[in-house]
Amino acid sequence: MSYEKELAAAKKAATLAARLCQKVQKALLQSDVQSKSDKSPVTVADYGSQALISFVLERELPSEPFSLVAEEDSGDLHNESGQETLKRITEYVIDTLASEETYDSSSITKEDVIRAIDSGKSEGGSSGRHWVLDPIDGTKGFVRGDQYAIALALLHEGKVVLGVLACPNLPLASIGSNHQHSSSKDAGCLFFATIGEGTYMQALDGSSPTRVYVTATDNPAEASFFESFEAAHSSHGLSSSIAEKLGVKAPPVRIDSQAKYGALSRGDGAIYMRFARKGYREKIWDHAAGSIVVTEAGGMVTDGAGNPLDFSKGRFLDVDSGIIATNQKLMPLLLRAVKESLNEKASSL
Ligand SMILES: Nc1ncnc2c1ncn2[C@@H]1O[C@H](COP(=O)(O)O)[C@@H](OP(=O)(O)O)[C@H]1O
Ligand SMILES: [Mg+2]
Ligand SMILES: [Mg+2]
Ligand SMILES: [Mg+2]
Repeated sequence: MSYEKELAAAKKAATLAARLCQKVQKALLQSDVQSKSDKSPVTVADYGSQALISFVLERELPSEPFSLVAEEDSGDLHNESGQETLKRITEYVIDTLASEETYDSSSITKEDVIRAIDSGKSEGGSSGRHWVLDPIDGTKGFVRGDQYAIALALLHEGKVVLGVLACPNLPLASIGSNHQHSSSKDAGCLFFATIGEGTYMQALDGSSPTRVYVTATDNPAEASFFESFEAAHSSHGLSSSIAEKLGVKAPPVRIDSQAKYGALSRGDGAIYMRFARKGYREKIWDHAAGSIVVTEAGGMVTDGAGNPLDFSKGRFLDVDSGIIATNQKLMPLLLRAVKESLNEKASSL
């Protein structure tokens, strides 16, 4: 099956959303950060990106039923303090869409924006098609001025068949631990993958796509690994004990968001490890786009026990002890090291 139309729409939506996010990040004031009830910072850009992507997908694919599983909902925008935020979100959406000549965005109202945000309430599941969206993945990185990603994927019969990752601050050149970080003017990557058709990267501001591949190395001594910047999201202690067992020499590369999957897909490093604290449930929008970007580049993404990720169970992604990604040669070694380290940890408790 071809997903050409869907891919074109997803790339357009993510690229426009990235533009909106970049504008907000530039103008980021303390007042742009609103506290959601779970205390994670949510910004004008999270909502704006979600609304904009919902608009673009619906307009570009009018003949398809539209189901969207997305992270944000408009709850916090309905109270009084949300009104100013909603006004600004609407302005950002109108302004960003105005750059697209084919859209008449001037008539978009605050109510349209609320509706677009709340179209993301779908539960997903194993039948039909569902878009899966993280409007800003790595909100903490976004607020810090670091890495973040707009992550959009399409599920078909419970499987991820398409993924797009826009990473506005990711350098076009490698960010592996052996590389110097280049200046931010050479940043802004768009990764995309369709099932069976490989993974490609292009510059967000337009360039022809090039096919990317995960690293071919089978030698852990020359492998480096990615993990969350935020220690609260993933145990840095566990990953370093696994890396040591494997014989990885390079220090971890810690960055926010699914930009890690993008970097892995083009071989910047060889391994990605994520071990959330016990009781934390992973969400499908945090991994759907990233996982297909890595698998179509020749890599593997599994949970810590080696099971494939199952995106067909609704909004949550239930995993057995973490999420890991690497190439096919290193995966057996990585799985063994994960198992040993988890056993040691369990017996030391
Ligand atoms: N305690 C926790 N453990 C694991 N992941 C968490 C977490 N709290 C938040 N997250 C998730 O981690 C994501 C960021 O990933 P990373 O750590 O790779 O940068 C967040 O996405 P959002 O920023 O979209 O909310 C959020 O969904
Ligand atoms: Mg969040
Ligand atoms: Mg996220
Ligand atoms: Mg998010």
